[in-house]
Amino acid sequence: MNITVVGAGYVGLVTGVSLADIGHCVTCVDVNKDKIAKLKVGLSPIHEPGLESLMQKNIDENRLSFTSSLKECLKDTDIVYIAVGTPQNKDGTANLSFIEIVAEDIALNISKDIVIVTKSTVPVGTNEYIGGLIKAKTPKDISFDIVSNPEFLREGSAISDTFNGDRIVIGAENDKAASIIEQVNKPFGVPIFKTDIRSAEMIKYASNAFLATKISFINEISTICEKLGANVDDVAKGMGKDKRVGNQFLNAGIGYGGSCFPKDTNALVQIAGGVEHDFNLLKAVINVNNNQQALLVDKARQRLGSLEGKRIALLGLAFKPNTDDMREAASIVISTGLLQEGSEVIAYDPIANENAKHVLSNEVQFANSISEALTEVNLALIITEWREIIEMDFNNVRRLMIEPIIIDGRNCFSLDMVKDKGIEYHSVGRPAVIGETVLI
Ligand SMILES: NC(=O)c1ccc[n+]([C@@H]2O[C@H](COP(=O)([O-])OP(=O)(O)OC[C@H]3O[C@@H](n4cnc5c(N)ncnc54)[C@H](O)[C@@H]3O)[C@@H](O)[C@H]2O)c1
Ligand SMILES: O=c1ccn([C@@H]2O[C@H](COP(=O)(O)OP(=O)(O)O[C@H]3O[C@H](CO)[C@@H](O)[C@H](O)[C@H]3O)[C@@H](O)[C@H]2O)c(=O)[nH]1
Repeated sequence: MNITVVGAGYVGLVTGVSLADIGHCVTCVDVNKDKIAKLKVGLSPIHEPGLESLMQKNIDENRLSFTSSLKECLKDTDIVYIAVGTPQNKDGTANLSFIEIVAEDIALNISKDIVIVTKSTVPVGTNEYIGGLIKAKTPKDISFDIVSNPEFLREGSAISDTFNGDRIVIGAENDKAASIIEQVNKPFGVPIFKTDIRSAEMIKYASNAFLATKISFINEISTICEKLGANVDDVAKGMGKDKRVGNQFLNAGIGYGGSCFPKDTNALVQIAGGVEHDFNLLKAVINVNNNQQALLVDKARQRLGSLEGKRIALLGLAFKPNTDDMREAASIVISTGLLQEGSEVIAYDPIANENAKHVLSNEVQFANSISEALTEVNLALIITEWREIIEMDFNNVRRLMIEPIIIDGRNCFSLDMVKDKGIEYHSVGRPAVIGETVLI
């Protein structure tokens, strides 16, 4: 099939590359000309494990190309995927302006029958809405179908998730369109779930909201564990042995960030509000997460007293490991909180330093290595569980820091692991360790 993917961001690029790899002829379109220029020479604008090499392979095999002209693509494409952003408006609703621009662009340039597939996360009813927008401007002799095909990949493991997903959801208004998109996806070998468009749109929001709920739930449990001397990691392990609970997404820590959970939970509260349902449970999930992101600043203050003039290292800045994405990263809230209290902040991320420089305050200092970040600091906060951070040398912690105190927002180490390292270690929902003593 000839496929056009509009929007070459985290989702669009991974989708385009993966569809090319299973044999389709794919063109990715983006309005960002710098991005297209990079992509044309085989360079990925984002850090995503395995993406660049798969992209190069498919460019070399003539199945993948890049352009900034959607009009050109529409001349001979069979399917158009929409994968542009749907960021959050100030009131929490999803901003559909990028989707509307693409819909208008398709309507003005459509020249043959096509299937339009929405990959972007959009509120229930949006596919019908954009279908209407396109229909109003499309010549009468041309027909199109709209399919909702929400995306479930995680950043940092996007390629692997695409080839090994739990399901592909296809929401269509007729069997013909559903079966075309089913055939397109068949080579992935991932189970396909077909439904109507509105249900497909809701599956995406409900899935993200449920996963966010698991995270806020375990974080609430972690706060209680900490007060009672229990270990939240063991509690989560014990809970997860029950298949009805499941053992995933029960990692306590400084909460969820990223480009999806924060905006999609807020959007779902607004979607519910739109039909006069007050989604109290989800509002509580969001509140818990907001508090959780600020937790390390409170813990730092409790440990050091005043934070004024204290030098504090942030280890890891991206919202999760294996990505350079800084959207809604906890490091933003934490660095702002520390600066407000008069601390000096020295930040380090193995990959996201450059992106972080555009997002964090210009008062934040950047280090080029863990050792540089730890030098002469009063305290180190672990924000992101990068492998390099999990494998850091505790000798450096003792040797370089003013006092070897770590507050770990991601529970990177078991308490046994840190017991003989000669450091003071605080984490989330677990007893502190000072030297060889676990403080229950
Ligand atoms: N990032 C994720 O992990 C993820 C996972 C699942 C679903 N989603 C959803 O997928 C959508 C895209 O997310 P993303 O993270 O890939 O966004 P992104 O910001 O990384 O990429 C969007 C791209 O669209 C381009 N664009 C904007 N308007 C355009 C236009 N008119 N024509 C062509 N290109 C245009 C932008 O330049 C940008 O490169 C969102 O709705 C998001 O909620 C994201
Ligand atoms: O037990 C956990 C699991 C995750 N997180 C945090 O939750 C956030 C999101 O992590 P993750 O879900 O792994 O990454 P995303 O790339 O944001 O992926 C989510 O959001 C995407 C966009 O909608 C969906 O496609 C994915 O299915 C969904 O997992 C990160 O800050 C994690 O640190 C926790 O705090 N505890």
